[in-house]
Amino acid sequence: MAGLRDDPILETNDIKEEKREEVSLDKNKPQDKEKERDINNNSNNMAPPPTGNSIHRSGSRPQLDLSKAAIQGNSEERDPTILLPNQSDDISSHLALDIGGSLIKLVYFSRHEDRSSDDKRKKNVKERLGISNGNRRSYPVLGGRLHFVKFETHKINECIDFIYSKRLHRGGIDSHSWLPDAPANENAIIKATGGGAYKFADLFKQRLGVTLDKEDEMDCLVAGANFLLKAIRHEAFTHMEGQKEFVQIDQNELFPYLLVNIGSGVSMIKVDGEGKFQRVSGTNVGGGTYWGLGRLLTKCKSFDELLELSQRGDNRTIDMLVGDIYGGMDYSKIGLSASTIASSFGKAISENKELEDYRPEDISLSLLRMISYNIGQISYLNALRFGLKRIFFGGFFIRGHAYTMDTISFAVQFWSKGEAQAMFLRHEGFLGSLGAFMSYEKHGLDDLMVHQLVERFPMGAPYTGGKIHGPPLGDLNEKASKIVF
Ligand SMILES: Nc1ncnc2c1ncn2[C@@H]1O[C@H](COP(=O)(O)OP(=O)(O)O)[C@@H](O)[C@H]1O
Ligand SMILES: CC(C)(COP(=O)(O)O)[C@@H](O)C(=O)NCCC(=O)O
Repeated sequence: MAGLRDDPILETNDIKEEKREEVSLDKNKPQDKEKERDINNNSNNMAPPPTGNSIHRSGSRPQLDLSKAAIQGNSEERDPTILLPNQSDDISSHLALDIGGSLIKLVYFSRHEDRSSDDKRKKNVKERLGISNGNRRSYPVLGGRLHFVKFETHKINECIDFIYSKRLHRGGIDSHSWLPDAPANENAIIKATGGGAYKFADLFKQRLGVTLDKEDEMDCLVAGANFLLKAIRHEAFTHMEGQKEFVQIDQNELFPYLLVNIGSGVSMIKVDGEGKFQRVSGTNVGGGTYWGLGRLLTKCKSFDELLELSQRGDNRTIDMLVGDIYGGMDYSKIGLSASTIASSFGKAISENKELEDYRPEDISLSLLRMISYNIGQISYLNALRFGLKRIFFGGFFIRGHAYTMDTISFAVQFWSKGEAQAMFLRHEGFLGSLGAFMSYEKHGLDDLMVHQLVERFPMGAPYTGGKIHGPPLGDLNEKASKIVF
């Protein structure tokens, strides 16, 4: 499947690539050899202790400028970078983490995309300003971007190596704070959420010398979702029968909504406003269940392999369909067609077969449908409890996978008789880490609201085939504002 391969989890090789690009080590120099050893080290070796300040706050607060904030790349790209073309302040909060049961999600800010073009741009700016003193910070920051990266939680040391190689724990590669003569800071912090912020706090202290400043997971999920839904165009979309349509949301009509985060487990949160929410339900049958059971049943080596298998599967060999029970007929009186799954995995009990007699492809598909459908259905029931019409689904279980989204959408539509709508987010798995990033200054989104990214646009106006349907968008981004950090 093309899409899945486009978005690999960072592997050690990627980290080495980053090192080559950013740290420019000279292997012939002894001190650089040592640095390289540090970067390549495994869990037994520590990153060198810090000598700089990762989060430094000054009197005049640097600002994150969201005007013209936009997703970079085409509409199919996964975890796309968010461009901040008008960023002029050098924000110091460069990194936030969400350390979950399965995956670690990083959001970090950088000022540059590609070094060569950026160097030219900086040179021009310096020349314009008549600056030639070689000070790294003497030119204004022109543009920035938010990057999204993930690691498997059990590979936490690779994640720490990545942070170290990019100096993200010390304000980024261009920061003063990692220069050799920068003053040491014992109080360096990184905002972090998720259970791993507690579990791995000592490891971060030990290897990077930073303290994880813990933010509540639900607070962060909600803050991240609100940020994306308010500030980023082409973030939310529907997915039905293979058709993806972007939705532009009128901010005045955003609340209330149900946020369903499908991570290892599932949280369902009724969101009423900025910081106003209630976790109304959850289920332990989630992403961890699909990956865990799927791995046991199919012997797959990776989550993406399991997902790929499902694409070649036929669930009718395992699932008991209404037609299997009703002699090939629909049970139309209660609205069930012959092809509806009556009982997931139900055929496996009625046949004299062992696990080996089933195709892993079919098992994977059956499992995926069972879990996705179940989550869609529980979500709808919770939306019904509170009279909510819109359900946004996040979390990395979704993985931008068409079949998963179609199944969830189908369940919501079927049970709500078309009253409720399932929507998905392009930064699906990064809600928590974005929320943690925003939490460097809690009032950031209020500021965003005051300036209003208002787009008078009805819910559901779709964006298909490169054309906007409905009233013109106008210049949404011109109305975007700054979040203070
Ligand atoms: N590369 C991967 N490795 C493991 N799980 C993955 C991967 N990609 C997607 N997933 C799915 O994402 C789920 C974790 O989603 P996530 O939102 O990161 O939750 P958590 O915060 O619990 O780690 C896993 O349970 C699995 O279903
Ligand atoms: C405990 C959790 C909030 C942790 O979040 P996760 O790492 O799964 O993203 C989540 O797994 C969850 O909501 N589980 C469902 C528990 C329940 O309500 O039954």
